[in-house]
Order: sequence, then C-alpha cells, then structure tokens
Amino acid sequence: MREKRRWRKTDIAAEFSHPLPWRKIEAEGLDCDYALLFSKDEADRLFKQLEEEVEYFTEEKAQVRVFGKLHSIPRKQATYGEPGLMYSFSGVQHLARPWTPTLDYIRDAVTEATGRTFNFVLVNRYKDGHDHIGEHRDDEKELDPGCPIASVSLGAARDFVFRHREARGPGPRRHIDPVKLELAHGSLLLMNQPTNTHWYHSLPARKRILSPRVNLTFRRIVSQGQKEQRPSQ
Ligand SMILES: O=C(O)CCC(=O)C(=O)O
Ligand SMILES: [Fe+2]
Repeated sequence: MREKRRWRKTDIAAEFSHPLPWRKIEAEGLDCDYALLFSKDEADRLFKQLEEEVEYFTEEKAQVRVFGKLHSIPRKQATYGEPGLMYSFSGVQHLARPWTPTLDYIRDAVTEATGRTFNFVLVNRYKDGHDHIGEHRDDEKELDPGCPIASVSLGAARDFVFRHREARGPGPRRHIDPVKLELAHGSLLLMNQPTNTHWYHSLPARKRILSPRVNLTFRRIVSQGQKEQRPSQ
C-alpha cells in the first residue's frame, strides 16, 4: 500500500509560491526588481478593501517639517506594523497601528514572492494626479540596510522617477539619465541595496489623472537597541 503523504512546511511553501516574471532594473548604484504581483481582479478587490480599512493621519499629523516649519503634504499617509514600532520621517515621529487583515494579506503575498519579511508599512494615498511625492531617499537610520523596500501599487498607474544624487539640481556634477517607470495597478517594485544610497525617487504630479492610487511601502525597521547590540564574543 502506498504510504500516506505527509505535508511538510516546504511542500506548502512550494504549493503556494508562484514564481513571478520579474523585470530587473539596473543602473550605476541602482538595483530594482519589478513584477505584477496581483491580477486585475485581485488588485481591484484589495484596493476597495484598503479604501475601507486604512485610517489616514488627520491634519496635524499629515505634515512635514522643513527647516523647522510644518507644511501640509500633498497626499494622505498612514503607518501600520508590529506593535510599538516608531518610525520618523520628514521630521515627524509615527507610531504604527496594528496590521489590518488586508495589509496582513498583502504583506504575506510580498513575503511569499520575495522571501523577505517586513515589520512595517507606510501607506500613501494620492487622491488624483495633483497629489504627489517629491524627490527623496528612503535612507532613515531605523531601516534595516540589508532589507529591500517593497512597494506595492494599487489604483491609478503613475510615473515613478529615480534620479542619481550627483545628477540633480542646477549644474549637476555628472550627467546620468534618470530611470523612469510606470507603476501599474497590482505591481510590486523592490528597491534593493544600494539604490537608496545613490538615487532619489519621486512620484511627480500628473494633472490629467483623475482617479486615486494607494501605495504601500513595506519596510524592515530595526530598533535602536537591536542596532547597538554587539555580537556576544
Ligand atoms: O507612492 C509611491 O510610489 C512612492 C512612495 C514613497 O516613495 C515613500 O513612501 O517613501
Ligand atoms: Fe520613498
């Protein structure tokens, strides 16, 4: 008689992991991977659920500090993750709310596709093409430098632009072409090391876009305590 098959963890992982067709995006000091993570139907469902579940910061929290002065930001934001996690960006500290069921589901799908784990997500909601995010690097000291930032996009497709730090502003030191992508509904963009050291990124305004977009950047935060720990020998 044939031996009854026992499921092991590795079988389950193999059963559920669908290798994605990844597109590699490379330039000097830039290393990204791009794939469609969700089908149109699933992305539609997830977008709708997030619209119901995510609680965005209210006015006074939805501000950035530039040279000590507070400004309103041209989008809405929220942070979720493991209990007690704090993250400071743009000069403001944010406490993570506990994962919602949909954020949990998307985080697990990203982990399954990448083999990486994340303990925090920053949610950005762009109500239309007027909302945007200016050039910046995600290089906060709390981020685990060994873990990529995983960016999931839902809703309106938007342009995303990388610019090398030495090729920015008037009279740049070097001429390096920007790297431009369109982030589609249901897509996943992995920003691997050392991208965020050398390249700034932005989501420019696109006034003709009338519909909303929600972006989730999954991150791995190391606590200050963990960072300072020394090996025991
Ligand atoms: O909306 C996006 O695609 C980018 C968001 C972003 O760069 C960030 O949250 O740091
Ligand atoms: Fe960013």
